[in-house]
Amino acid sequence: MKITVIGTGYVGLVSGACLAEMGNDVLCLDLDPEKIRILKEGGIPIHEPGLDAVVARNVEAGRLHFTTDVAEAVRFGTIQFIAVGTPPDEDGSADLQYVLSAARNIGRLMTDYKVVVDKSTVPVGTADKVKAAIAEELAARGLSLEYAVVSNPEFLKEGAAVEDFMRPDRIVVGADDERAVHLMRALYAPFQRNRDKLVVMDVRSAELTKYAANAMLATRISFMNELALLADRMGADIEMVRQGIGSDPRIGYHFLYAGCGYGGSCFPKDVKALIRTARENGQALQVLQAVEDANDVQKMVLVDKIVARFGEDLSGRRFALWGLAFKPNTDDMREAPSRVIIAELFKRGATVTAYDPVAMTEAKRIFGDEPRLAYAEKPMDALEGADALVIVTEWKEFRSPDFERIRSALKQPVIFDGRNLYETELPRSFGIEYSAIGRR
Ligand SMILES: NC(=O)C1=CN([C@@H]2O[C@H](COP(=O)(O)OP(=O)(O)OC[C@H]3O[C@@H](n4cnc5c(N)ncnc54)[C@H](O)[C@@H]3O)[C@@H](O)[C@H]2O)C=CC1
Ligand SMILES: O=C(O)[C@H]1O[C@H](OP(=O)(O)OP(=O)(O)OC[C@H]2O[C@@H](n3ccc(=O)[nH]c3=O)[C@H](O)[C@@H]2O)[C@H](O)[C@@H](O)[C@@H]1O
Repeated sequence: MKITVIGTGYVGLVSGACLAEMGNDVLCLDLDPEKIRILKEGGIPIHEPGLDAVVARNVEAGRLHFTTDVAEAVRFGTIQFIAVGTPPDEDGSADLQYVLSAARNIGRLMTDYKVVVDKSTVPVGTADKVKAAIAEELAARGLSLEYAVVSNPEFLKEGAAVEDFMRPDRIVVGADDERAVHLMRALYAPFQRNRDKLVVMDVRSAELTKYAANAMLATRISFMNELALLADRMGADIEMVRQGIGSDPRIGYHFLYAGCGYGGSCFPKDVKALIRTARENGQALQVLQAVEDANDVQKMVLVDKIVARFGEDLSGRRFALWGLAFKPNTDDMREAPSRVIIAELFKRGATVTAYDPVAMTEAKRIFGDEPRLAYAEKPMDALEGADALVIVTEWKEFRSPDFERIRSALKQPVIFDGRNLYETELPRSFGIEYSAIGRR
């Protein structure tokens, strides 16, 4: 099939490459000439394990192309995936300007039947707005061409995006148009290995399903984070509690890890946007509001522990910080807890030496030439002469460090672990003060 992907960001690039891998002809459009230049020269503008190989293979096979030419992109695909960003507006609602501008471009330039697929995460009712935007543009041209608007939200996780796309738990398709459903079924047929992964529903339910999934996952995390705070006070161990409840199949083990708060480009933004949509429609989502509030508290937990140990005034102190990305296997720092922690440490007069295996370039872009933030080439280099180690992201390479070296490198042998990486007795057996989240 001929597919255009509009927006060659995280989701657009992964979707485009994986759909090409399934034998489709894919043209990826982005308005950012720099991104398209990198891709045309054989580079990858994001860090995502395994993606470079899929992109290279399909470019080589002549199935995957990149362009900044909107007219060419609209002409190309019968299926037009909209995968542009939907960042939070000032009031927390999803900013639809990029989605609607992509839709207008389609209406302005299309000459035959198109299935327009909303892959971006968009509030309930957006498909209707996309439909109306295209209709307006067609009317302005005096045309009445046929088209359908479909909702096909994406559930991939950064760091495991290719695997998630190629082996999805489910594919949600919201459509009110039979011809479009047939096309989407055919498109996703190669993904239906053992059982039917396609869940077809009406458009509004599909739009809400995406937010429901992210909101449910965020709820689990905030719930465990609050219990971890309680465990800290009561001398219980949240890791034991996790194992104790996760064994119940109705609860399950996934997404029950307490930590220093959820970040990333999606949970924070989607939780906010769903709360906003609900409020606009006269329905309070009290549970979800609490999920968000609890996460704001959680991003401060490590700072609170540091202050409790070293005092409110941290001037003259330097902290080693392991992990800048919002989670491992990505260089993405959007809404990363590290950003809050670094800012709060600065506020109290401290400086920071950070290490991250892939996100330091991104950190330099964000923090510029901030003199209070230094970078280390290796994890152990960050520790020399620092007052304590703060662990913010659970990169694999932090999991079994040389504790003896940590103890001797630090001025005070203290670890604040925001990701519960170690059996608590282990660092302690090396004479290190070890403070984690909800651990005994
Ligand atoms: N990043 C993730 O892991 C996931 C993101 N999503 C959703 O997918 C959507 C996209 O997210 P990301 O890929 O992270 O965004 P991104 O910010 O990485 O990429 C968006 C791209 O769209 C381009 N763009 C904007 N307007 C355009 C237009 N009119 N025509 C062509 N290109 C245009 C931008 O230049 C940018 O490269 C969002 O709604 C997000 O919530 C859904 C699942 C996972
Ligand atoms: O809509 C989206 O964009 C995506 O959002 C999340 O994916 P992602 O943001 O890439 O990362 P996650 O693995 O979900 O982690 C999000 C945050 O939650 C934190 N987390 C996760 C799991 C856990 O048990 N505890 C916890 O604190 C992570 O550290 C991270 O900061 C969802 O998992 C995807 O299904 C969804 O498609």
